Amino acid sequence: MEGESLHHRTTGLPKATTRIPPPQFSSSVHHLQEMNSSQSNIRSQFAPSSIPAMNGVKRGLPVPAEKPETKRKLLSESAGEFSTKSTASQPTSRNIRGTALKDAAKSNYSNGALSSRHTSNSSYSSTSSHAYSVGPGNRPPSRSHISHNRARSTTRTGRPATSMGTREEGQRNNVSDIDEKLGQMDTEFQKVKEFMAMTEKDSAIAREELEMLKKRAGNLDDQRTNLQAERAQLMDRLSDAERQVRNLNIDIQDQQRRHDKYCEELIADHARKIRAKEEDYEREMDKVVKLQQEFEGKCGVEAESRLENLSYENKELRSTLERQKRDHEHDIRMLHDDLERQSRRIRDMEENLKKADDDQRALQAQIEENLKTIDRLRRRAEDAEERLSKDQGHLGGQIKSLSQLLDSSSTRIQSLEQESKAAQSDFQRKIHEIEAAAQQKVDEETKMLRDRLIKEEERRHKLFEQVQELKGNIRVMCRIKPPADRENDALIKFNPRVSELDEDKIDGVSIPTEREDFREPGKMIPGKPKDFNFERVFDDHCTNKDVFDEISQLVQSVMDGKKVCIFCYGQTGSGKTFTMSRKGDGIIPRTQDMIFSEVDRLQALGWEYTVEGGYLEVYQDKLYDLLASRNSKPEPLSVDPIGEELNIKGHSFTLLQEKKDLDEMVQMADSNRHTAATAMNDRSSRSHSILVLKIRGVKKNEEGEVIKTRKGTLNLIDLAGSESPDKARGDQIYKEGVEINSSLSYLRTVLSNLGQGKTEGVDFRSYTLTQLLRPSLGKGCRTLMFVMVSPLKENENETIRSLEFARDAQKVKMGGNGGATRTRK
Ligand SMILES: Nc1ncnc2c1ncn2[C@@H]1O[C@H](COP(=O)(O)OP(=O)(O)OP(=O)(O)O)[C@@H](O)[C@H]1O
Repeated sequence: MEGESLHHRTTGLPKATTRIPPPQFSSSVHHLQEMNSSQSNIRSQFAPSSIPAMNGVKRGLPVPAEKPETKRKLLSESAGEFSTKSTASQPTSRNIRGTALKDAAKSNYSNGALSSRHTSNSSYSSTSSHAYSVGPGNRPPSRSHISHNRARSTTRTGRPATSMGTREEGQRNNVSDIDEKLGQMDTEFQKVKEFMAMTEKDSAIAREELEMLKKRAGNLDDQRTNLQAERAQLMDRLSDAERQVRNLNIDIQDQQRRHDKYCEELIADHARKIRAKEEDYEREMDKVVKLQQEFEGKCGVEAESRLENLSYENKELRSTLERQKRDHEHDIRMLHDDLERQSRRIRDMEENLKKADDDQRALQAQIEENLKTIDRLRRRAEDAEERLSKDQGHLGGQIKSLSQLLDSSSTRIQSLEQESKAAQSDFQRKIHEIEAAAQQKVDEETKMLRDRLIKEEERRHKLFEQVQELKGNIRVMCRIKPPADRENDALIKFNPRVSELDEDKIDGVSIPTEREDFREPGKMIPGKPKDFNFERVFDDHCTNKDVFDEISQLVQSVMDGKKVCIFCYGQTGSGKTFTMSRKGDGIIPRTQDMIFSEVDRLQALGWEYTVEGGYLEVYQDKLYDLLASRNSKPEPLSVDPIGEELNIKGHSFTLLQEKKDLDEMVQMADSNRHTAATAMNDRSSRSHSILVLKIRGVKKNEEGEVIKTRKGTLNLIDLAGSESPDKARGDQIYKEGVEINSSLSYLRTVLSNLGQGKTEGVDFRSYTLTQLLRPSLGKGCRTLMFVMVSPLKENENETIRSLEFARDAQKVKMGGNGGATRTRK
């Protein structure tokens, strides 16, 4: 069951289980079931069992107007795109949130519409009491009060068994049924609250997702703007490059034209010059031919001289011509050089042109590349734009669906809140009604139980009185101290006798004796064993708890207004203090616990108790207050010899409001006693210590008038060691021993007189101890004497003396009011 509820918590869904509401709360439970059924429907829209596994965020988004198959396809496609984009930038948490959203959305999809949430009949009993809101703090105080009383009553021990227990049990069962139902309602309301918290969480996730998608849309917008800016930059660069190419082409063409023109001009000039030279040469040659012809015509000296002249001229002309030819060749060479230079320049220019062509081609290629890039970028931009618009479409769709989902979630939350509020107030009302009814019932039952309890208490009181009277007013029990060394100590043979009434208990011992055989003096033969029968004998295996269990009824009777004395009598070291005062364990500490828990228990039955206490010591027949300061020498006190109550002149009892006060009082007395013991050589063994508790109970009616009172007194007395005075131990100790013995022997006389029914005329005044105990030893008072004995053979005489003392004290008159006398042997 624990595991199941855990599972529900992790999936955010209640698991339907069946629970049958208890009949007396059928109307409220029916209401719970109605509400839980509707909640169950709401939750079933989110049921993971109806959601196929999905990977992307978008897959889960509802597409309202399309068929499921188409929707699923579109969603899965878009989920693919979106998840590719989103996985890089979105962390895993987005997917987690997306899944929650997806689940929610898918749940919507699988259920059709939100309006269908009230149509499911799925059982919802496991959460059928979600709306209960009353916590433990709102429980009616009387229930805890009652349970407190019950708890307290169970701690009591040894009370007589009655038929009341069975009927009380039935009533308790009813009360606990109501408690259980209220508890169930609490649990169920807690579950409704959990469910609401879960729905709010879902809606918060949806809102978060919406925010994220909006952010994503903003990012895509930014990306688009960046791409557009990049594209514009690239277009600018492209047009710059085109412009440069155009200018470069124009430059190249200009240069080409200029170069061609220059070459043409150079060649034409050169040709013109060559033609002019050739014409000059032809003209000179014509002159030579004419002169040759003239010479040949004239043929004389003159002709010869003329010829010589002409030869000379001809030489001159030749050398001129040669020179001219050289010049001309030089010019031609120069022209050639020039031509070469020009050719080189042209080549350079051609190279430049080629380079420019290459550059142009590279530029062209770059332009083409750029164009391609631009194209690509354009396409990318277009793609991005397209995607963006698609995304915008999707996002729009998503945002729309999310908004719708958010709206519907908000509406649902609102309606759930309203429903919850209504249910809560309804449940509050119902719980108030149930509480009021339960309270009334509890009150009635409490009153009835209380009345019955009071009657039972009175019956118990009477029966208890009868039992106590049957047991006798002076009761004696014996306790045998365990030996310190069981193996090696020489021990008294006690020969225990098992009680006829209870086989687990011992109520007598038989100590074997020896006597001298009168026929053969000096020879010891078995004598008549000394038999001692008491109400109970605690052997050396018994504990302080066993002791208190046996006597707790006497403490109880103090609460009933009885006067009770419990003595511990015995020789020094026999275990009186161990039995009476051992810390946390002895009769005194256990009595403290019991009294204050009884005060609480009886308060529930209308009793108000006050407890007063005093701790006194009788040393050398003088009374001292053990609570008085030990800074100065304590002054002896004197007991008021008359009156039914114990009054000590100049001494007042301390009001003990709680157990702690009694603890402190006992501690203080112990410490003072210890101080005195150290100062006065173990005085504690030679003084009687008495814890007096005065317990007053008052019962009032509804008008506040006192209708009953109880006045009980409990004396818990640790008597001084009872051994015979021993002169060998010194005068002081001998004197103390005599004094102790006298007072104890007088106590025995008093007890013996009381035991014989002599309630009148018993003189208590002779000793302080009996004076002190007088108010608690009269008619109707109860006295219990513990006789503590040593198990050691060496103490046998003291042990037998103590047992004989106790046997004498035990001779009681039954009933204490003049009834039949019973003497125990
Ligand atoms: N039932 C017991 N079980 C174990 N030890 C015990 C028991 N009774 C007494 N003792 C031990 O014996 C010793 C003496 O006991 P205790 O002081 O009670 O004797 P007493 O009778 O009070 O002596 P006194 O008269 O000197 O006060 C203590 O050490 C105590 O612890």
